[in-house]
Amino acid sequence: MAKILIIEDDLTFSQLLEGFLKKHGHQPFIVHDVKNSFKILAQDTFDLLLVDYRLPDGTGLEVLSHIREKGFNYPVVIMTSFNDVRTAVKSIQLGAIDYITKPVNPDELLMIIGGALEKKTESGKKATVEHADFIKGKSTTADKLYAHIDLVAPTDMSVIIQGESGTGKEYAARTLHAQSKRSAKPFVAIDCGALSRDLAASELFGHVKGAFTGAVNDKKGQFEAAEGGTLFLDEVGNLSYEVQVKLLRALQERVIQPVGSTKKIAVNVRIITATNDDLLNSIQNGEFREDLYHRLNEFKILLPALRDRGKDLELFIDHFIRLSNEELDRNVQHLSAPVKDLLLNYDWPGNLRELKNVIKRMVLLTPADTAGLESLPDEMILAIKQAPKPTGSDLKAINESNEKTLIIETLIKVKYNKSKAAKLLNIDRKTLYSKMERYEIE
Ligand SMILES: Nc1ncnc2c1ncn2[C@@H]1O[C@H](COP(=O)(O)OP(=O)(O)OP(=O)(O)O)[C@@H](O)[C@H]1O
Repeated sequence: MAKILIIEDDLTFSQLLEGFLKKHGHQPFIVHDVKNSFKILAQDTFDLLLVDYRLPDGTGLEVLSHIREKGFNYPVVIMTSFNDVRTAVKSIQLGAIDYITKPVNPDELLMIIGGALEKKTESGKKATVEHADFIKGKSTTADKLYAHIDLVAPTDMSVIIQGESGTGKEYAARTLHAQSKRSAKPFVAIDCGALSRDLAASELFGHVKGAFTGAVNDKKGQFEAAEGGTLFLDEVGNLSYEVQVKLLRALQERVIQPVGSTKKIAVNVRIITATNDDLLNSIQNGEFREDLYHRLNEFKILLPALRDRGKDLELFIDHFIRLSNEELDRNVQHLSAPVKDLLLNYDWPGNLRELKNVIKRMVLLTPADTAGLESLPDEMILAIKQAPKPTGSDLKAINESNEKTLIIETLIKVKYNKSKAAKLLNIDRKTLYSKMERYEIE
């Protein structure tokens, strides 16, 4: 049983969720806005948070930031409408463990809750790379990527891994470590996006008893935990200026100083960092130190977005189907033509993470051996079908675009029942068919 805090302003939906979670043995609590979530978080502890992205007095990202500031270590799942997926992907950078798109599918929700609770109980992250779960890809982009990894892995150079969210930066960092001379020593991953500003220095460098309120004992930092091995700093752009200064010193002098201590401790740690932008804007704005940047950037590895990986996309689709079949005890062997078409044409803003989630959901919802369109999120279908809106004053083009969108939305609403769709649209079936043909709606 898990104590789950639901932060959701839709009353009906939150009650539905509450009932559903209770039925599955969990203990849910509901609040409807950001303000009250802060109150309850100050009073009680939870195993998991389900947070709506759009709330009446803010967004789920504010809840995430608050949790980080307060140093809570709760897994957070963001619930979002499909149209907000791009923004919700950001929530992952701020420390959310996953996101789920609305309308929420109950089986998918249980699967995500199970996964989130499992991750919570994992003691530390595993240092090894489980090869069966990962593939490299066969495109020229992939060849270049792994040539760079092979080249720099055995050295002690600091590496910056740059790529959009979900492109596999952490996996690349683990591979670098596994192929280095440090592989027998620890790989310690820290998500700087999830570190509270106040506690970041203590987390990295440790502290001595009495260094600040709450420091009741001496504590070793992650630098010492990674001694001899590799420290992976994910979302390094989120470190505060003060911590950046300390980090630079650790890199230059190879010593650290725990918070509140005058003692210097020698460290031997290789630093790998990850970022989703090139940090140059942050340097220009004075948010990231240029000297630190050069120190970290002895070598840069660029991870391509999934949409730029050409044929690899198909390999990843097959790979994730295989993994999900095993995990969920399913036997999906084929994709219907429209499903394949959709998966190959979608632009995957959440990259490998989004693909993995979509495929897992698809496999979960496919008891037979062929996955059909109904196993993909409706809104994904809509995102693909929506042609770019015509601009300017071409009234005919604008009307046609609106008409097409309305027809697709209605078809989705009635689960592709054309008689119902025609009725709702107030046209006869024949007219609907001819419009569908004209607008190439399958
Ligand atoms: N080469 C790969 N083969 C199979 N799965 C992969 C591969 N690379 C990444 N993944 C999967 O994709 C998901 C995202 O990977 P990862 O966490 O490494 O991305 P990231 O770029 O670090 O994300 P973020 O920017 O959000 O921190 C994970 O579930 C991971 O297991």
